Amino acid sequence: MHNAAVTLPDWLHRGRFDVLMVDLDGTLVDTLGDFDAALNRMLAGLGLPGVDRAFIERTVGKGSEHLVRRTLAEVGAQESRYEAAWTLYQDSYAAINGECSSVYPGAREALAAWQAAGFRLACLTNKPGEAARTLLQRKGLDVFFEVTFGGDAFARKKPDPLPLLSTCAHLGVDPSRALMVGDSENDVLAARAAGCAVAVVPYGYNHGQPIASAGADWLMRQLDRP
Ligand SMILES: O=C(O)COP(=O)(O)O
Ligand SMILES: [Mg+2]
Repeated sequence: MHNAAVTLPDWLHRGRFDVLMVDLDGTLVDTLGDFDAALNRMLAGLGLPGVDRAFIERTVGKGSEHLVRRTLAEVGAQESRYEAAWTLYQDSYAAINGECSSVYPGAREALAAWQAAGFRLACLTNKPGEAARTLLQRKGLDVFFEVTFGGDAFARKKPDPLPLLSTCAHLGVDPSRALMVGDSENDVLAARAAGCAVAVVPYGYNHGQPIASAGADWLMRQLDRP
């Protein structure tokens, strides 16, 4: 792929990092529309009122189970409805995955440039693995990744460091040679605790808070622009 227009920032070079672990929702793909469609389809199926995008935007980030639990609480539903809601949500999400979402400007170009520069790429997301792999494939982004680990791959999700440490172990690299690229404090906290550097984009989902104050090492304007 032609990627001459992408300038890698000074801090992003092979001398410092071997592996880039890249977040999915809010970093590579704007999936708010998919979450909106799937959650509201789930709520309708349960005979419950809908939720709006502002709620979804500030709630996405800690995995789908958390999102479904918080959504039930938001509409005043009993916790006992969780199991039925979870099954319905997964079916609803699978039915629309990728239809209401779009790849962010510069994301594809950046992945191509990073791959061409010799970085090994892992997609590391709190989204369930099957949904993540399907979405990457539907958006033509799967070709860039050596491996994709979802939120169900390990015992704990970001902001716990376990997914990052496990990804580094899987790839046989020291965490100090890996950079996390994400959009939320979950990525920053996980990276800090794992001993990885972290860069963030400002346009994703960070629980309604500005990501600039989350303590990342670098703030990028978008993935292909430092
Ligand atoms: O599914 C989520 O909760 C967030 O997913 P992400 O880790 O790719 O941002
Ligand atoms: Mg994210």
